[in-house]
Amino acid sequence: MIDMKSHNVDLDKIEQAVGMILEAVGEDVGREGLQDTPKRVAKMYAEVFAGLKEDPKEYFRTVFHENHEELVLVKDIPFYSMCEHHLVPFFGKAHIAYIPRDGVVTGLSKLARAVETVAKRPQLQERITSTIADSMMETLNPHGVYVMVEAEHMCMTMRGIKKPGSKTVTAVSRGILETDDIKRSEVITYINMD
Ligand SMILES: Nc1nc2c(ncn2[C@@H]2O[C@H](COP(=O)(O)OP(=O)(O)OP(=O)(O)O)[C@@H](O)[C@H]2O)c(=O)[nH]1
Ligand SMILES: [Zn+2]
Repeated sequence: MIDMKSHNVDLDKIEQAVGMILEAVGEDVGREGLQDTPKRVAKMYAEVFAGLKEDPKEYFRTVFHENHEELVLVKDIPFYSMCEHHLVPFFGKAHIAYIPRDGVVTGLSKLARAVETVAKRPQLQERITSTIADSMMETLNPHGVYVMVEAEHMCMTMRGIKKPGSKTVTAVSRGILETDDIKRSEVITYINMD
């Protein structure tokens, strides 16, 4: 359940705007099926953009101390986002790996929560990838981070160039996972394993 007030979304303004778009495309905004559409779309935007006022770094304040300075990988984290150029969805999976330092590990679910927060904004896939990696580097101070995101962009499938099935992969490495090729390939091997 989302608290619409907490992130200051102006539902009335979205509602008006959606009514205007429907009018502009030649729809009869008074017809039965469309009567509540502007209101519904406003609620939907509040939900899909709920991450705008959240800071993914907050999640990484939950830490535990465990003597593990080896790889941690959470893979196949599903996400849905909205492309900032066309405001249509792009969606796929994120894979997040890090190597803790000084025994500082975060809760596994926090990695998935960070993906949610960052995805629920008008976005670029590249920015989702780097924001997650940089938030982890800043808060957990790990030896290294590797984030890979794979997604299908509706703006490339249902419109424009129309290439359904095409996938975009973005990857960001930081720290030792940027400098140590062997460790980074190990992570990529685990990501590619079923
Ligand atoms: N780098 C990047 N580009 C994206 C992303 N999502 C959508 N795009 C691209 O943003 C670009 C916008 O290009 P424009 O030429 O300004 O817009 P357009 O005329 O609608 O472009 P077409 O999609 O080619 O029809 C397109 O090439 C999209 O494929 C993303 O996450 N990252
Ligand atoms: Zn787009």
